[in-house]
Amino acid sequence: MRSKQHSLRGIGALGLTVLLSHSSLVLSFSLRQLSGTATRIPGVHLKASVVASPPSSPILQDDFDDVAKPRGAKNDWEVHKFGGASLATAELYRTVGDLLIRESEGREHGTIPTMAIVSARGGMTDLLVKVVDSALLNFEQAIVALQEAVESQVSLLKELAPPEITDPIEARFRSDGQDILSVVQSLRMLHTVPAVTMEVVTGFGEIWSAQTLHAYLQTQNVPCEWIDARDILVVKSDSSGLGEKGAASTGGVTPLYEITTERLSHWWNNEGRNAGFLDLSYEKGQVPIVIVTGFVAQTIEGVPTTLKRSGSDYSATIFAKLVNAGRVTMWKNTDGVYTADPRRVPEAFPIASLKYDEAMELAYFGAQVLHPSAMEPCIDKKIPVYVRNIFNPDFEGTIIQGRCATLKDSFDSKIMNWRSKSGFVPIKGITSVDKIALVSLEGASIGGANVAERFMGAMADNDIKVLIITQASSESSITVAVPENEGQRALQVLENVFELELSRSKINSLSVATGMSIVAIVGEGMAMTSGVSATFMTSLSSANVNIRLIAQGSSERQIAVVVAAEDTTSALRAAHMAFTLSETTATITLLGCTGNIGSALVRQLQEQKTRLAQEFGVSMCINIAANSKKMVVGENSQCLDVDNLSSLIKSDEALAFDLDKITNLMMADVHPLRIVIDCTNSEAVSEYYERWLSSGINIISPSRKVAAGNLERYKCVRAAEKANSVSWLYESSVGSALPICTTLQDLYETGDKVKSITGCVSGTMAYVLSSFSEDVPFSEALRAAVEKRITENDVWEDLSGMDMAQKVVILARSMGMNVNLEDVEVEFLIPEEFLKKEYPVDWNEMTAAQLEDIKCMDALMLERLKAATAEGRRLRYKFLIDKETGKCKCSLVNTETTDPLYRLKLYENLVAFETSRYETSPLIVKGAAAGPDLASAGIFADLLRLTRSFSSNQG
Ligand SMILES: Nc1ncnc2c1ncn2[C@@H]1O[C@H](COP(=O)(O)OP(=O)(O)O)[C@@H](O)[C@H]1O
Ligand SMILES: N[C@@H](CC(=O)OP(=O)(O)O)C(=O)O
Repeated sequence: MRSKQHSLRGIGALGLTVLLSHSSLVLSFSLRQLSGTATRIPGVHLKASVVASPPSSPILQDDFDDVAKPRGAKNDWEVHKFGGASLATAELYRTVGDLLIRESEGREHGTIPTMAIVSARGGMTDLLVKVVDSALLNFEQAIVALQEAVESQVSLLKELAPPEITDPIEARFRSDGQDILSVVQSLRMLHTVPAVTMEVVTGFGEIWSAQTLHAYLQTQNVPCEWIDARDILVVKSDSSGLGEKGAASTGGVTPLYEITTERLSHWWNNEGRNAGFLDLSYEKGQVPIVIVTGFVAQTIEGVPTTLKRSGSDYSATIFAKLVNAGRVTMWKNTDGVYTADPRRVPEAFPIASLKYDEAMELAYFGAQVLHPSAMEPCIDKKIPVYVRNIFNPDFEGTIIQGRCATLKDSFDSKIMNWRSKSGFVPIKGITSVDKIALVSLEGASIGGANVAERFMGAMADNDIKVLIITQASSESSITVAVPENEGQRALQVLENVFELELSRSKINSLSVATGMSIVAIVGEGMAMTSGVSATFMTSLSSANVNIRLIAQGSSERQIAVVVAAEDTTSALRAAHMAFTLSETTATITLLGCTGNIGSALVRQLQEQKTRLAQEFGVSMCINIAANSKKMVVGENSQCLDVDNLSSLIKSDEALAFDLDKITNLMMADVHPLRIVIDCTNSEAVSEYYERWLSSGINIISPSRKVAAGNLERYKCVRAAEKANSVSWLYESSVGSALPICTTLQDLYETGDKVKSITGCVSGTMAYVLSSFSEDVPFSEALRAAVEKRITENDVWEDLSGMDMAQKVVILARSMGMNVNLEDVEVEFLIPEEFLKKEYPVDWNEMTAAQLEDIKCMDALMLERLKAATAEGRRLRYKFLIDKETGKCKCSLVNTETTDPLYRLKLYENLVAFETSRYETSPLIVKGAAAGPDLASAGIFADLLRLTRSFSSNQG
C-alpha cells in the first residue's frame, strides 16, 4: 500500500512551510506560486498535494505504457462514479467495492480494467462546508462539525478492514483533521474566508472516501490503488466559490488535458507499475481497480481546487476521456435521470435515454442528478454515460449518448403538431432552479447608445452570472435572470453604468425582483414540432401560475420561464402532466361513491382501467372519494386504490366528510385536468359548483340539483364555466347514457333550430306504464321497478312527475329557454298529499310504506289503461317542450300508434327533436335508460369526452 503524505504544514500563523513527501513526485514550488497561495490564504496551514511536471522518468521509452491501453487487457477501461448517497454507510462502501469487483470481472468479453471515481461519503461535503462557514461566526460549532467529520469517517473505515490496514489511514485522517483545524483557526485572525479555503477543506471528503474504499478492496485481495486527483487533474477555473447543488451554471472549470494526460501517464508508469498493474494476467482474471477522488483537482499554479458542487460526475467523465473508456456509469440513489426532480414531482419517472445535449440542458437548468459540465468530455469520444441506481442495480437506468439534431437540421425537416403523432412526447424532462432574481431595465430612450451591450458588459465585467436574457427588439427593455444573491449587486452595477441616463430620465426604471425560480422544459423533439410552448403555457395557466419571463433557447431544445418561487412545484407538476409525462390523465374527486350510481361507476372504472390505459392511454386517478359522512384522500395527490374504495371509506383512515377541505385539496392539486363527479343528490354539494369551476375544476354531474335548480344559480354556474374555460357536463342527468344533451348541443351549435322536443325521460314511468295490466296492478309494477333498482330513492319523485320535469328543465335551458321547475306543467300520478306525508328515514321502511300507499291508485290507473286500450292507444307519460310558446309540460297521455312513444318498452327512454332540419321526420334518440349501470356509463362517457377535449385544447 502506498502512503501519500504530502502536506503543507504551517509553523507560524502567517508563514507557510512545506512538508511534502511523495514516493515518486518531486516537489517544485516556485516562489511565485508560494506567494500566490499565500496571498489567497495568508496564514493558512494548508495541506495540499503539489505536483509539478513529472520528473525525468527512470523508465525506458520502450517500456512506457499507454494508460488508455492497459498492457494485456482485451477490453477498454470502464469508469464508475459513486456519489455521496451511494457511499453513506460502511455497508454501502462494501456494496460499492463488491460491485466494482463484479464489474471488473467483466461480462461475456473478459475482464475489464476498472476505474472508480468516488465522492465524499453522503453529507460529508456539507459538514466540511459548515466547518468553514461557521469558523468566523461560531468557532465552537466549527470544531464540533470538524470532529464529527473526522470521527464519522474513522469509525466507518474501521468497520471495513482490520487494523493493519486501517491504522495508518486513520492516522492520516486525524492528521488531516489537525491541518483543517489550523486552517480554520487562522480564519479567525483573518476575519474573512478566502475562497480557496473552502475548496481545500471540502476536498478532504473525497480524499478520505477514496482511502476508505481502498481499505475495503484491499481486504478482498484484488489489485487496487487509489489516486488523489489533485496529483493528476489540472484545471483552469474562472469562477470562485463552490456553487450549489442544482444551481444553474456550467461550473466554469476547464480541464487542461495535455498536462493532465502527462501526469496520469506518469502515474500509470510509476505508481501503477509499482502496484503490478503492468504485469497483470487478464486471462486469469487479474484486473486493476483504480480508485480516484472525485470533485478535487489542482490549478496550474498548484493550488488545490474543486470542480464545484456535484463535480464528481465531471471528474468521472474527465477521467473516462483520459483513459478512453468504453463507458461511464454514474451510480446514484435514483433509477436514472428522472423526468423531473422526484422530490418535487412524485409522478416523475426515469428517462430511458437522453442525448448529451439534452442532459446538459437538464443539468444547466438545475437537475441535481448531473453536473452541468459532465457531458462535455464524453462528446468527442462518444463515450456513453449510464445513470443507474446503486440500490436497484438490476434496473437499466438512463443511457446518455449521441448528439441532438442542429437547428439547421430541424429547419429542413417537416414540422408537425406534437399531439398529432400518437405516443410521441417532445419533452424529455422538466427542471427548475431556485433562488433567482430578475433584474430589469425598462423604458430606455437612448438612441444608438447600445443599451444591451452596456448592460451585458456590466454583468460580465462584474462576474455576475446571467442565466437567461430577454430583450425587446427596440432595446428599450432588457431583463435578465441572475442568482438571487447577485440581484442587488447587479442592480448597483447597472445604476453606476447608466447613472447619467437615469439622472436625465432617459431610462424609466432599473429594478430587481427576488424570490423567483426558473422552470424549464427540455427535449430535442420540440425543435421539430409545433404546439409545445402552447401546451407549456396552458398548463401553467391552468395551475394558476403567473409567468414573469419566457425564453426559448436558439437550439430549440428548451423553453424556460421564470415564476414566483412558491409556484415552482405547481408549475413543475402541471407541465409534467400536460406533456403526459405523467400517466394520470385526470385526477378525480368522486362524491357519493357508495351510492347506487357512485358504486356502479367505481365498478366500471375498475373493469375498464387496463383497457383505457392500453387502448386510449387514459389513466383516471380517483384522488378523493366521499359519501355523505366520510371521505378518503390519496396522500400527496396519489390515486386511491379503486379496487378497495368501499373498504377504504369504512376504514379508520377515512376522515369526516368536509366539503371545504375537499375544495382546498382540489385547489392545491396542480393536475391540469381536475374533475369532480357529483353522484350525490345533495343541495349542499351543489352550492360549491361555482367555486369549483372558478378554480379551474371541471364537473360531471348526474345530479340535477344545479342543472334543474334555481335559474339564477344555474346562470352563474354556466358563466363560471365559460369564464374559466372548464367544462360542466351532465349527460347522465337526462336519459342515463343516451346521447340526449350532446345531441341537443350539436343541433344548437350547428345552427339547427330546435322547435320542440317530446318524449319520455323517466325509466320508472316507462317501466311501470308498459308493464301494468289487468293482471298486474299498478302498485305491483312499481314494486318490480323498485326491485330492479330503476327508480329514484324516493319513488314519489318518479310518480309525481317531478323527476321528468327536472329533466325537462335541463333540456329547455339547453335550448336557450329561461325556465324554472315551477314553469313546467306537471301532472302527478299520485295524490299531492303523499308528497307532504312524513315517511320513515330508512329507505326500506320508506319504500315499503310508499308501495302500500300507492295501492290506492291501482283502480284509477286500471281505469285509465282500459280507456286508452279501448281507443287502440297506449298509456304513456310524455313531456313536451315547445320553444315557440315557451310551454313545458309532463302528463299522462293516450298515445296513438303513430307516436314514437307508442312502442316504448320497459326500460326505455325516448326523445324526439323536431327541428328545422328534421321537420318531416323528427330526430329520435331512444334506448334503455334506467338503472345505475347505465347512469354510470353516461358519466363514463362524459369523463372520456372531457379527457379528449382537454387534450385537443392543449395542442
Ligand atoms: N431529474 C432528476 N432525476 C433524478 N434525480 C434528480 C433529478 N432532479 C433532482 N434529482 C435529485 O438528485 C439526487 C441525485 O443527485 P446527487 O445527490 O447529486 O447524486 P450523487 O450525490 O449520488 O451523485 C436524487 O436523489 C434526486 O433527489
Ligand atoms: N462531494 C461533492 C462532490 C460531488 O459530486 O458529490 P456527489 O457525487 O455526492 O453529488 C459535493 O457534495 O458536491
